[in-house]
Order: sequence, then structure tokens, then C-alpha cells
Amino acid sequence: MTLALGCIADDYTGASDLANTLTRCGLRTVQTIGVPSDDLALPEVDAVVVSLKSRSIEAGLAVSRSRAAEKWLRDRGADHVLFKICSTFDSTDAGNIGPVMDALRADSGDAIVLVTPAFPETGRTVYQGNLFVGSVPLNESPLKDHPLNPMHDSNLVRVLARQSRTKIGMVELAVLTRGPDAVRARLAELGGKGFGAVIVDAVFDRDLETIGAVALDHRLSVGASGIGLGLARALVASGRVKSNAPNAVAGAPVGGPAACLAGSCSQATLQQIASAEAVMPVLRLDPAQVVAGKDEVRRALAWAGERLARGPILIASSSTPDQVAALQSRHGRDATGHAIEQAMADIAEGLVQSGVRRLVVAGGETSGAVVDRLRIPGFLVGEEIAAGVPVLRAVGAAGGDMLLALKSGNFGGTEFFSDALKLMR
Ligand SMILES: Nc1ncnc2c1ncn2[C@@H]1O[C@H](COP(=O)(O)OP(=O)(O)O)[C@@H](O)[C@H]1O
Ligand SMILES: O=C(O)[C@@H](O)C(=O)COP(=O)(O)O
Repeated sequence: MTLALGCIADDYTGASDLANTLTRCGLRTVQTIGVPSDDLALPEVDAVVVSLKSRSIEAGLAVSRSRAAEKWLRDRGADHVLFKICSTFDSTDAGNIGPVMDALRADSGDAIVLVTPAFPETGRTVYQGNLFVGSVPLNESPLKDHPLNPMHDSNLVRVLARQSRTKIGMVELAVLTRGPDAVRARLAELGGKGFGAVIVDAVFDRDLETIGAVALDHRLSVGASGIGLGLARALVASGRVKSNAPNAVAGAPVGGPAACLAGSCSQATLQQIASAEAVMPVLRLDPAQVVAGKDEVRRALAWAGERLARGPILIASSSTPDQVAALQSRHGRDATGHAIEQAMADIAEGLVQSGVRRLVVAGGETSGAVVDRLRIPGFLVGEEIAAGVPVLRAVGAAGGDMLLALKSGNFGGTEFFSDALKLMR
């Protein structure tokens, strides 16, 4: 297998978002969980997205895992590697975008790296180096209340400069609109002045196409699904990849009981849970009891056991920003997040033991904990449920055929859970 594009995603929902975009642009793509073992049979593909759970771990560990993934991808012929980060630049001053970028840049030998989280289809745009979520700057968006990485600065040049050892510059929209050669000239100028990375503005998909064409001159880029779209379209336009991906894998129906788990506390997910209450039984866990080590998992599985045969169910730990802050002040941010993630993984494991084969999970870290617990080594990309969220078909899973949807907390319309289940047959 010779890869046209190698990708390292810092969480599992982000990886499926990117795999979805690449597939839709015509690249045959597979998502793996971690660096695949030698015995995982992968189909012939143009791109592999290696999913890591490295967004909110210690920076040194994120660097070593990302470098191992990079080596695996380069060994399989990937000339270009995309480090997939969140379209809302989820990170803290301790990392992990800057440290991973610095290490991959050193490995790749690139003088300068293009960085953009823009993903216009989901309302993420970058102008003058500032990230907008819909119509508001990042620091005024719901991301200011994220349980693990609250975002308080929309100026990404500043945000990345606090995390990276290199000088961070900017390529503004006015340069981008003059086309690839104008961008190349600006990069040469900035590279000459010692800048090692640039935040690139992008508002429309055509800006991402320009970025993709230029990024292919380099060995590394950093960004969200939007830059994935730019790279994929550039690979097809340059003839390096024949656009031969089927629109999505279909496969035999899986059937059986279906369940949804929500660990995201994003505004979008809170609304989706409220809407789901009209169409399926919803159990709201008591997060304080979970963190205190009380047996919420057993309660949840008993509740589910009484209902699963009659139709889909939803179990949620999600609460409002005030409630999240109150719990974190008692137990600490990381311990709270970890305890709830592990409880969700316990519940997922119990549900699968009870026969669930169709599982929707809301939340990136939550999805990571669940997929790790279910020991699923990889996914093929199926139909798109909402922008950035495909149906996934597990490959190589010990438990046999299974469909999942891993939803970024912020993605999807109000009816997301029922929309997903309609496509997961
Ligand atoms: N009620 C709650 N209080 C505090 N933290 C919570 C609660 N419910 C879930 N969490 C934690 O919040 C984090 C949500 O992150 P994640 O799953 O990545 O969602 P998103 O996709 O919205 O970023 C996880 O660590 C999860 O365990
Ligand atoms: O780029 C994005 O916004 C998503 O692909 C993503 O990374 C999701 O992260 P979570 O919101 O933590 O699920």
C-alpha cells in the first residue's frame, strides 16, 4: 500500500470527521484506532487517518504517540502528513498542538508549516488570524465553557505562539485570494525571517483549495477537516490520486438493539439530548455520584436492560457549564473528566454485552474512552449523518459487525440522535 496522504488525528471524533471529508472528496480512506497492528487487514486505500486520544494528555506523551503514527504513515509512502486538530483549536497553553507540530516539523524537515482550523461547512472560519465559530469569535462561543480546554483567546497566532517553540506568522485572506503563487511568495518571505509556522486565513472552500495546493509542496500541515478537503482536492486535481472512492461503504445491515451515549457538555449536545427526550427513553446520570464512585453504571445498565428490546435509548452524563464548573471545583478538572469517561466506557461495554451493535457516542474524549474499551481497531466510512459525522462500520472488531457514530460535541442538528439511528440499520 502506498499512501497519497497520511493523517494523525488528536481525537476519534475528529478522525471520523476527517475520514468523512476525504472520502467525500474521492479518496479511499480508512480510520484506524492508534497505529495499526501488523495483523490488521486494511483494504487498498489512498489515505489512512490514525486516531489518537492525544488532545488532552500530557504534551510529551502526545508528541511521542504522534511521532510513532507519523513514522508508520511515512513508512507506507505518505509524502504528506496532516496533523488533524479540532476546528475550534481545542488546546491549552501547555499544548498539545504546538509541541506536536514542532516535533513533526522537525521530523519532516519542513522550514514552515501551514496551519488552519477553518472548516466553513460547520461555520469555522479564520480571518486576520482570528477564529470565528459561526458569527462570533472563538472566545465568545460556547467553547469558552469547554470542560477540558476552555478557549479564551480567538487570536490563533497568539494561542499557537504560547504553545510552540517557533515564531508564528500569518497569511491573511488578501494574500490567499491572489492564489497559490502569492501564498508561496509570502511563505518564502516569512520563512526567510525565521517563522516556522503560519496561521492561514480561510473563509470559503476555495480558500482551502488554494491552501491545499500550496500545502502539497510541503511534507506537513496542521488543521481541521477543511484543510483535509483542500489537500484531497489538490491530490485529485494534480492527478496524484484517481478520484475512485465509492461515495461511502454500504455493507449488510447490522440490526439489533441500538443505544446512544452522551458525555459532551457542549451547547449543541445539550439541545440534542433535550430533543431526543421526545422520541426515546433518556437516562440522565448523576455526575456527582459517578465521580464519587457510586454505582451509577449498574443503575444505567439495569435501566437500559428493561428498555433495549423496545427501541433505542440514550444515556447522558452531560450538564450545563455551571454544573460542570461546580463538580470540577470539588474534584478537579481531569479527575472529573476521567471518572465520567470511564463510566461511559463501562456502560458501553455492558450494552455491547447485552447485544447492542449500533452505538452513537457524543463527545470526542467520551468516544475515545468508549472505542478503546470496545477494542475496535478501525473503521470504514459510511453515509454522512451531519456535516463532519459519518456512520462508521467497525473493521477487525472481536465482537463482529458493528455500526458506530462518533459525534463531535459541537456537530449535528437538533435531531442528531434520531437522524443517526435512521442511517444505522
Ligand atoms: N456532567 C459533567 N460534569 C463534568 N464533566 C463532564 C460531565 N459530563 C461529561 N464530562 C466530561 O467532559 C468532557 C467532555 O469532553 P468530550 O467528550 O470531548 O466532549 P466534546 O466533544 O464536547 O469536546 C469529558 O471528559 C467528559 O467525561
Ligand atoms: O474539527 C472538529 O471540530 C472535530 O472534528 C473535532 O475535532 C471534534 O472534537 P470534539 O468536539 O472534542 O469531539
